[in-house]
Amino acid sequence: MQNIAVHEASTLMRYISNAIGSIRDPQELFRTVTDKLRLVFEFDSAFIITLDRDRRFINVVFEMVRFDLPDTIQRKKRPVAGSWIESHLGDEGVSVVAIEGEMDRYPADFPVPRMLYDLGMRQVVLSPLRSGGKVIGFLNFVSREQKQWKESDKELLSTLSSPVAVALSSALAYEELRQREAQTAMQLAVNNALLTIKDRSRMLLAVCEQIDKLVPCTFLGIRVMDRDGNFRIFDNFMRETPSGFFPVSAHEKLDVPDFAEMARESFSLITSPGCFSGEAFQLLCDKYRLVGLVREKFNICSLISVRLWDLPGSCAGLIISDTSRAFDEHDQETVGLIVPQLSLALQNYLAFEEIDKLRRKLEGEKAYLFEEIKATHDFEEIKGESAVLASVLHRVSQVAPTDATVLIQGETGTGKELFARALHNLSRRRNRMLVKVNCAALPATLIESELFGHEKGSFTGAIERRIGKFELAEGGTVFLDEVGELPLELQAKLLRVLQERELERLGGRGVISVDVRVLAATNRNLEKEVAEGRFREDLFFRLNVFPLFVPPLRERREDIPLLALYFAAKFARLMGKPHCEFRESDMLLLKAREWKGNIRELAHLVEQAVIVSDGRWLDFSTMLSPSLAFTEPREQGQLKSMREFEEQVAMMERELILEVLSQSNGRVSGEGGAAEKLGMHPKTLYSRIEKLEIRKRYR
Ligand SMILES: Nc1ncnc2c1ncn2[C@@H]1O[C@H](COP(=O)(O)OP(=O)(O)OP(=O)(O)O)[C@@H](O)[C@H]1O
Repeated sequence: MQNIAVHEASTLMRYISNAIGSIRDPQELFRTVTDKLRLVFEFDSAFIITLDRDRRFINVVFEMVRFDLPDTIQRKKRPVAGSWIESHLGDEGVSVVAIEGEMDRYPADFPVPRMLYDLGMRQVVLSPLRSGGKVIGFLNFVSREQKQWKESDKELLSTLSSPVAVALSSALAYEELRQREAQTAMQLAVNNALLTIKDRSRMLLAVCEQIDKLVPCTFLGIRVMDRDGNFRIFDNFMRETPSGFFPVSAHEKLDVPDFAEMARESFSLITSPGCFSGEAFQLLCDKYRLVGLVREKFNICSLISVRLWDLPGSCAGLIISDTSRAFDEHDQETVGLIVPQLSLALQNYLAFEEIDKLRRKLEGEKAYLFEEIKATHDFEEIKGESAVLASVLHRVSQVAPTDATVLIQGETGTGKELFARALHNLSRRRNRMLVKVNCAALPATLIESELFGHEKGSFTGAIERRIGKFELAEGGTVFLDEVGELPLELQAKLLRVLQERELERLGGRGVISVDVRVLAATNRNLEKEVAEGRFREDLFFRLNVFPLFVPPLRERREDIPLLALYFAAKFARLMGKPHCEFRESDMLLLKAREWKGNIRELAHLVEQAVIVSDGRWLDFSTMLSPSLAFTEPREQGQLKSMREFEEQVAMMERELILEVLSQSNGRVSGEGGAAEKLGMHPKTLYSRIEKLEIRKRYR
């Protein structure tokens, strides 16, 4: 070692301090300082190593390039044995050691001493660098020869090391700051991608590119698995060009027969401890076929796996691997920074996906039901040509285009529902739903929830939130069938909807406004119900804005033939049977019947006839006996006793036979004869003629 004068040492000290104050770039500063130190000390190369805060890792930060250190050992954190640290920190001064002796004291995966030795270096001098009383690293001189270091040399090196320590500590602080800034920038960029990009693959690709900026990698995989073992997301991105990542199908890339099993294996990686490199990575390759396979196929040498979440419904994780370098704790920590927002974004994404799926399903179901309802009722137009029906239809056409509430009254089976549908179909609401509520079909306890909906848990059995018919009909029409049956306590709530167009769900806290038109129907006499206190008067007036009376069938008998023919054709078509004709005698009987069940009864009767008939004529023989027919109500005034009914039947039958006989010029049997026309056997006709005393002269 050279001996230098004290004043030279202080000049050097000043020089180094000035350099530290003026040179910004740490590498350049280190080169300048070591060039000056070379004037005083003999060494072949110099480098600095730093210790992390808890002294578990060392990092080669700057080296004097006399020889090239391979890339893999540069600027890399490496674990270091506690005993090594202790031995060099013990005397707190400069230590001069033979490299040969050092080699065994380093862990196997810290190859620096071995490499130095292989490069011909034999001695290393370590000068501790202190900041705030703590050793933060070492300035190291290495030499080919073992040189003698006097105590004064060691003292000088120790003194000159302190400005180096100051520079190192500020360089490290600066480096840490820069890293934090880069991490924050990455977090922001990832957040931005997660918030703004809707397409999942593009969103994850952007995340992948951001991670790659701080933790260079060649592969990134995201997995989300249901509890039943199905993958909801299995996305992979690979670096395919130096500049970019691309989504890849791992199946194609790996081309293994049991890919599902492999995929599951990749998931168990995520549940294993996070970071694998070095020996641990080798162990992992032995444990998981998948890791061994990708290592061989893609030459990966390191892997980080992070669990994103682990919830009762699903779990998820992220895998990152690289082919050129081993990840360290710092990389793992950086990847960990984006876990919270990535998890949240993916969970939101999946929730939205689920909601969207349900929405599309509901829309599909709604459209289907809508079409089905339209299809079912399309062919059921209101049939009839009577003047009384025409006047009701005229009223329908007047009120339909308005939003007025209509109260449709009429006996059972007169077609009130058909009129309600006609009112809806002729209104501006025709493209929205017509929602029917049968007020008589539900128990009082359920009608409220049926009409207005309920919140989850609002009553026993309300396991899910459900919207009511009024909300379902939004923009359309609600048809309250059998409104006369509505319990009194619900009548008040219905009144509120009619007045305010607002409702509250059962157990709900907010008021919901609805835009619906209300149509109501009843076969009760509502005015009588009001008088007897069973129906609220105010509700009656609200419903009865526009009354519509549907006449009973007996008041429009002239429509019976048309309706009967219509139903016969309809049921024959539905049953795939040939079309049969009506005998005129049967038609007369149909026209004369009382029809308490109105059009519904007529439809059922014709349906039965279509079922039992086989041949040219519809067979009403079991259904239309005189005793069953002609039960015209007494208050209608014409019929007084059973005898009278029978007389009337005989009279009508007589008229019919006479009519047909006159058409066939008095001929009973044979082609074109009356028997053929009436669809009867000639013998039967003869006996009827006899019984009805139709004399020859009339024929
Ligand atoms: N004018 C008509 N033309 C064709 N079919 C009709 C006519 N009127 C009613 N119908 C049919 O008669 C049956 C009964 O009609 P609807 O159910 O509308 O009667 P309603 O008055 O609502 O009965 P209720 O009071 O018992 O509910 C239905 O099948 C309907 O399609």
